[in-house]
Amino acid sequence: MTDSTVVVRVPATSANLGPGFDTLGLALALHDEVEATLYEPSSGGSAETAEVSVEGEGAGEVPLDGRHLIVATMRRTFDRMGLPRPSGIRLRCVNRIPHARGLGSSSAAICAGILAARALAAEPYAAAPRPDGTAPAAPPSPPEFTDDDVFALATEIEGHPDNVGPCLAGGLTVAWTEPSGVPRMAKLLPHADVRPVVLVPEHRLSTETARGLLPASVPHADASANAGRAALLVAALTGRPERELLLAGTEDRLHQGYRAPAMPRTADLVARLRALGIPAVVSGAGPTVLAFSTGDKQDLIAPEVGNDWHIRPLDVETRGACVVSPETR
Ligand SMILES: Nc1ncnc2c1ncn2[C@@H]1O[C@H](COP(=O)(O)OP(=O)(O)O)[C@@H](O)[C@H]1O
Ligand SMILES: N[C@@H](CCOP(=O)(O)O)C(=O)O
Repeated sequence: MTDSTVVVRVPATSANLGPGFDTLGLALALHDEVEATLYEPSSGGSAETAEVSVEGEGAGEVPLDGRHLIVATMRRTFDRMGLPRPSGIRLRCVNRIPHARGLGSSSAAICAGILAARALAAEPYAAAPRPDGTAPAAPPSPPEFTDDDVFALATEIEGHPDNVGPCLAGGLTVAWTEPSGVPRMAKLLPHADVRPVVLVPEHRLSTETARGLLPASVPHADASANAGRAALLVAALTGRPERELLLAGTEDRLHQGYRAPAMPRTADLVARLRALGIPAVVSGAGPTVLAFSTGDKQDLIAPEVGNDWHIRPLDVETRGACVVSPETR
C-alpha cells in the first residue's frame, strides 16, 4: 500500500475580541503548516505508531509521539468517522503560531488534525489492529464527514467555538450553541480598513488556567453591557471602522477583569492603550494583547510596549484552514 500525504494550512485566531466571550473570533494571517502522511510501519504494524517532527513554535516542548495534539486529534477523527485507525501517522509540523499566548494555537492544531484525517481517509491506508489484537475490518468507503461535523468535533475537543470558527472559516465569526448542544457559526468579513496588531509577550498563560479564574455567574448588568458592546463591535468591524465605535465596542465586563491577576502586565498594557484612545483587548485567554490600529493613533502603540513583547501587525485571514497538495505547498 503506498503512503498518502496531505498538507494542511491553519491560521492563528484571536477570540473574544473584548465583549464576545466564547462567541466572537477573528482569523489572522499567521499560519501553521502540517504535512501528514499515513504509512505502513516496517515492523508490520503491530500497534499504532507516530513519528512527529516540529520546526518553529513548540519545538523541543510538545510530545513527538501519540500524545501530540494533532496525532491524537487525527485518531479521534478516524474513530468519529467510524473508520479503523491508521497504523502509522507521520507529521512534519512547521509552526508559526506561538503557544499558550491567546492566539489559538491549540485550536489550529485540532483543526489541522481533523482536516488532515478527513482528507487522508479518502485514500486506502494501512489500518492498525483493533485493541484486542484482531485484524481490523477493511476500511469501508469513507463516510460523509461534513464541514459542520468538522466544526462540531473541533469545538468538542477545544471546549469552545470562538477560535475554531474563524480558524476553519476565516474572517470574523460569531459562534453560538443550539439548545441541542450543536455549535453553529456565522461568518462575516471585516472591513478592509480593520488593521489588527498583536502584541505578544514572551511569557505564557494556558487557556485552562485562565478559564479557571472565571466566576460561575456574573451580574445581570454586566451580561447586558457585554451584549450591547458585542453587537456594536460587529457593526464597527464590518462597517468602515471608526475609532470611537471600536473603543466602545471592545469594552468587556465578563472575563478580562477576573483574569487580570494572572496577567497583570497584559491588563496594564490594555488599560494604557485604551487610555490613549486605542481599541485594545486581551487576545483570547491572554496574555497577548490585540489592538485595532487606526491611522492617527498607530504611532502611540510602540512606546507603550516593553522590549520583551513582539509587535506584529497582521492581516485578517479571510479564507481559513485549507488542505493543499504537497506539490503546491
Ligand atoms: N501545533 C501544535 N502541536 C502540538 N501541540 C500544540 C500545538 N499547538 C498547541 N499545542 C498544545 O496546546 C497548548 C496551548 O494551548 P492553549 O493553552 O489553549 O493556548 P493557545 O491560546 O495557544 O491555544 C500548547 O502548550 C501545546 O500543549
Ligand atoms: N473564549 C476562550 C478563548 C481562548 O482563546 P485562546 O486563544 O487563549 O485559546 C477563553 O477566553 O477562554
